[in-house]
Amino acid sequence: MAVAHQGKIVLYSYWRSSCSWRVRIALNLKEIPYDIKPVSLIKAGGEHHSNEYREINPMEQLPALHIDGCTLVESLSIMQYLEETRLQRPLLPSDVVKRAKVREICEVIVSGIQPLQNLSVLIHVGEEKKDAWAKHWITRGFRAVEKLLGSSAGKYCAGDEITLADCCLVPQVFNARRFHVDLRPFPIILRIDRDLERHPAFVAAHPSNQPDCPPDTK
Ligand SMILES: O=C(O)/C=C\C(=O)CC(=O)CC(=O)O
Repeated sequence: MAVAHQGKIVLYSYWRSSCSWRVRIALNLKEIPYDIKPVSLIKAGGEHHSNEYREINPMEQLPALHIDGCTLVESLSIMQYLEETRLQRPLLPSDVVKRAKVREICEVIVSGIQPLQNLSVLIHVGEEKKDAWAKHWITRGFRAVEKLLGSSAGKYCAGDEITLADCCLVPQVFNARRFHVDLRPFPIILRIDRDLERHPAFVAAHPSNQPDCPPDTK
């Protein structure tokens, strides 16, 4: 794992990490060029636990973004930084209530769903229980997301423009499918996910289009 070069934007990413995927979507939507530095969550017990990566992110999680001479961690704070420094293609609405609605949906996913079903938690829960555990927490969280979308959604999560909430939603839907969550009770989530499936920024960020995606998974 070589150290990132000064000046270049480098995303430490894993193809199937939903947190890396959120940031890839935001970078793509804003048309910010970046290099990917793959960090495997699987290889050798996880490269994110190496001494070298712990220096980059003391939480031993992905992603991390090297940008403007700093290294930033935590996907939502990275996306906020991009929003505050790269003003093209805003990912937060100008209306304050709509902005709060976007952040609400982001938080439900980023704090209320994904951390309960990430790899390290599932390892801790154990092989026997992990699938039912992940399914339970994603279903519970999606009930809340669907309800929130009932009042906030237009074409996308908050009105008719793509926002940070959409960057968080699409990777979480992928995880829901991975854990065989029944998505039929969530028609708004399904509609938004379907609408964004072919969007070029979302396609380019998809796990199957990542340099570290194993060839037999594509
Ligand atoms: O490829 C794998 O099997 C390992 C890791 C992941 O899925 C990533 C996660 O921990 C889930 C997530 O990012 O939401």
